Amino acid sequence: MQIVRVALPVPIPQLFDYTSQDASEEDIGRCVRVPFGRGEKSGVIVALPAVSDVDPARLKPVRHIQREVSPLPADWLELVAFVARYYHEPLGEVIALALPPGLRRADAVSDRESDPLLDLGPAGHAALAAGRRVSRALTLLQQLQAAGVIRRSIARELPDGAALADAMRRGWVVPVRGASPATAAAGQPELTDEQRAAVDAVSTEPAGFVPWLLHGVTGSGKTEVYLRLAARALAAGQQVLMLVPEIALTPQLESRVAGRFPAACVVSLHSGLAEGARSRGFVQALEGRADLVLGTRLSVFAAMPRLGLILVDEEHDASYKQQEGVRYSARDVAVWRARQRGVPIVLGSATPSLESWHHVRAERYRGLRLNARALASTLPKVRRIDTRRLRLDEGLSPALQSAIGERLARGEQSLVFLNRRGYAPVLSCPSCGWVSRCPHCSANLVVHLADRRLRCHHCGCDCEVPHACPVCGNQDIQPFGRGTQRIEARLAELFPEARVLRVDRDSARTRSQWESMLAQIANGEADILVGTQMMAKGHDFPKLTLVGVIGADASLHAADFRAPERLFQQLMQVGGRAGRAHLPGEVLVQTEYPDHPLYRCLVRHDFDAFAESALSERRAAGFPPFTYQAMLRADAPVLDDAMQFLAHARRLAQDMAPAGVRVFDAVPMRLTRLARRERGQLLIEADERALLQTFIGRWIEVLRAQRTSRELRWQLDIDPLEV
Ligand SMILES: Nc1ncnc2c1ncn2[C@@H]1O[C@H](COP(=O)(O)OP(=O)(O)OP(=O)(O)O)[C@@H](O)[C@H]1O
Ligand SMILES: [Zn+2]
Repeated sequence: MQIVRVALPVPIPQLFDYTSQDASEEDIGRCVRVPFGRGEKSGVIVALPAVSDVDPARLKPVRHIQREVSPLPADWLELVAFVARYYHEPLGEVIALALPPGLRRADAVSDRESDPLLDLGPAGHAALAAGRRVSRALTLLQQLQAAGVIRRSIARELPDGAALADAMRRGWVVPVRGASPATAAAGQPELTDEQRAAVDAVSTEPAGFVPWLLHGVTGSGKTEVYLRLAARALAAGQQVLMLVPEIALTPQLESRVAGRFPAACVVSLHSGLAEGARSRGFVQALEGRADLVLGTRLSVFAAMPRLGLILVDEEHDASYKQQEGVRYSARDVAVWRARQRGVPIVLGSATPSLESWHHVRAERYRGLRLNARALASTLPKVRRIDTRRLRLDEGLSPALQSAIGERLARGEQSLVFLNRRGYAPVLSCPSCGWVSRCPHCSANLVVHLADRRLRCHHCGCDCEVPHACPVCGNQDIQPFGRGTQRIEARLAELFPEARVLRVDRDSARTRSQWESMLAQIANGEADILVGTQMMAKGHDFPKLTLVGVIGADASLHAADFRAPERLFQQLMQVGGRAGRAHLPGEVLVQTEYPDHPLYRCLVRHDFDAFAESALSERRAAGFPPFTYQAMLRADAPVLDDAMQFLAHARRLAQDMAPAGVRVFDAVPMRLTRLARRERGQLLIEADERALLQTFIGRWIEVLRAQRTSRELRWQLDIDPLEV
């Protein structure tokens, strides 16, 4: 009888012992199903201890060990243990997060999806030589001949890919073995000098952990640098992990990567996948069959035995930080992982996080710069439109309107950027002052005229737009302020001949809607785009030459100390969509604060000046990256309960905190009420990470042991993004 120690997803930091008839060392790292309470839970075997603290007679046997797939390797167990330690979460919870649900339940993983490598067989060559009558299969054959060895999934995407089954049935195309995954498709561009220098710098470095920050202006071709580095790693027989902020936002990248390495096994991992596909992708990575894993933050947990390179695209993006459950930062975990595995990691961005930029300054990271665009001869020209004395038409200045008109006349595309979806942020009654408040949140209900709903953007609740004021009966209630729908409507009136396309989370709800919109834009089937931050990221539309920014001032005076950084990144990113190919780009920023230093830096494309001044402000104010923070948040149906718990936690912290750890006052959160729960927070800060970590570990242990009312929930957020 063997004792097995299992990490289970339960909210206490404890491991559980069971027995097994036949478990051996080989089972460490395997998924297992065990009885738990009156039910069953699944977890991972982390050790085979000789003795248990529990009386062996009381240990229950495990139900099922998943032995069809390889066990999770030791370095993976070390990784999740680190995350559990650093974010102060139970190991079992971290494991539950890191594993695809199907695998975790120790379900059988469906047999590998066969996506074989294909090539022309002798019959195919003969068919080409025979000069047969032109058919789709024959045209496909020509395309395949040009492409070389190729995965079936990619061959299907070729212009005549529909004829693939036919060509295979005839034996023209056959599965092959042994093509190098690094084989690049034809037609890769000549690198620019700067790209070449970046690739060379990384490649000539001796093997081992090096963190690089690839700081390249928008349109400088960072993707090409990633692809070349990936090719080198693949050629060396290594696996590549490539993280992207939101896979729904980057179908272009996915097809670009898969298209570049037709013979490689490219696996996508993100939460949008069906369970089976996610388990399969994870197992392919785990067993070393996947060559390149492309995914969102959770793919940082993909087990990869041959890992040789990590790439993090748009490393500044806030979506790398999980905002619920285990609040980990995939970028930070990726850096830890690169160090653990002794491999290089390249963090790339046109607008790096101030943390990463600071690391380069402090020589903890190595800097790579791309200062010129790859295709376009220049960066777009950025102009401020001083709106203080202008009459705006639904928020649109005359200058912006005429700039759009010029683009229309030239057959180019414009983007009006406004980071607020819906028609108007609130509905109000001018006679009694009623405003549409969310019944569950301290927020307003947003007017959505497209489907005549009032909707809360925080809790999602919605109701019909009333015909009259619910308080005084006044029929003349007004939408107040502006969102993308309103701008879209006005642009359609101003430019009746133009095709106006709104791109936000309401219009692109599903991945296929989103993809078809991207295709529509790329094919020039839209003239004027109205978009939120969805449009700001990573896109490359050669005909887009004008970006108009409206409503940016609202973020200028936000309370969060990270707000200026976020605004600057967003404006630089969205402006960077203009003029990326051969047509010159222009960015018009409407503002009432044209002399604000942030806009001055933006006009000069001077990220360094912005970063420098923002960092010196942070240093003076004692904010990260010069200090380290942790946030305790609590929520309950009644604010008092949340605040009392925090006050108690604060007293405990003050008693326990060593010198150098600062405990702030507990305060209600800015959005105090969310989905019927009242929320408060308590900030802890220290000048050294280790000091903070040790203290939090002890403090949390005491907090966990406290009895709290059932209604109260609390969570810890290490390195919080929102303060
Ligand atoms: N060496 C090159 N030669 C020709 N074209 C290139 C080269 N490198 C990149 N490009 C093209 O330049 C454009 C911009 O490249 P890419 O989208 O990778 O930029 P980026 O650095 O990721 O920009 P952003 O940060 O704005 O997303 C793309 O159309 C790409 O195909
Ligand atoms: Zn709400």
